[in-house]
Amino acid sequence: MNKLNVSIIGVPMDHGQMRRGVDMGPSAIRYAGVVDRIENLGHEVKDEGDIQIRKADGKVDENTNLRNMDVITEATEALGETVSGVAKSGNFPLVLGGDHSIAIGTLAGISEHYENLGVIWYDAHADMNTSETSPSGNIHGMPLAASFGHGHEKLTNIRGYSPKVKPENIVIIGARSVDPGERELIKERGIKVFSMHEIDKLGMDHVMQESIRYLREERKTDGVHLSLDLDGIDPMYTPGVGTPVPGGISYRESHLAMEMLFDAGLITSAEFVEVNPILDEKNRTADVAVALIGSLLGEKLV
Ligand SMILES: NC(=[NH2+])NCCC[C@H](N)C(=O)O
Ligand SMILES: [Mn+2]
Ligand SMILES: [Mn+2]
Repeated sequence: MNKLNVSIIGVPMDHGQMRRGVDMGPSAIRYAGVVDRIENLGHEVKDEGDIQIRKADGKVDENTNLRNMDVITEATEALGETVSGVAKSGNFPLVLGGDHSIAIGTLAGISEHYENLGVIWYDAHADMNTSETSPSGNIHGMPLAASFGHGHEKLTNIRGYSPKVKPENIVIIGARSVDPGERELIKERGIKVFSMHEIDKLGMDHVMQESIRYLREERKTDGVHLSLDLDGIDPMYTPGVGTPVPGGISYRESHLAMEMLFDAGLITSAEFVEVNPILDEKNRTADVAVALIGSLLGEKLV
């Protein structure tokens, strides 16, 4: 097995939404033993510590309809710089959230190292709202749109370039709560989505085979980032998330997905987001995150 040098970057961010506590996600995932879990697989781990996050007032900017805009752009710039340095050194960036707004920074730091990056967005939501379509002004509902250059310039232009990824290089897995504006955008930009309907009908094995084939053979990506929102999984397994949606991906299906990604050797960076220990039961959601990180990095049942 290929030994990796994994760099862990914590992002204690909760300003992309309104439920406090998700800023403690990185601590909860570390407490659940993420470093040992990865080292036990024979990889090297370096914990790079946390990105500094300023306090925010929770206000929605009148002109942009973006809540906590300045604090989030500042933090995602800083995260982008750290992630870029990690990727440049040849290490595998593993980002721990924090709410999903941080993906804006992760992708800003990753994408400059690839010609044709692919993204797997494992999530109950499409996270493709913009200032215009967002019902809440919550930036954690916007990062995927921002990544392909759609949305307010403050979000699309982190690290001074846009887009970070081509819409046709994105695969969404697990969607079951998609807003009307997001639905239109999915059609318009030709984004590949395996919603819960397809997972139910085709099975996770087929969905992952097809996702891997699509990104590798059809799109010819030279790197793939996995952005995994713990609310993609059914809340019966991951109750510690701010926007739970019933009818999600099962625990075993999620492990299968991670195992198949490992076997394919497809993933070149990853982030695990939206773990909220305040809403959790005995750190179960962080435990699931760590178990899935294990499978993604090569853990086998026998
Ligand atoms: N990363 C997430 N959990 N996003 C939830 C987004 C919910 C909703 N679509 C919104 O835009 O406000
Ligand atoms: Mn989500
Ligand atoms: Mn999300």
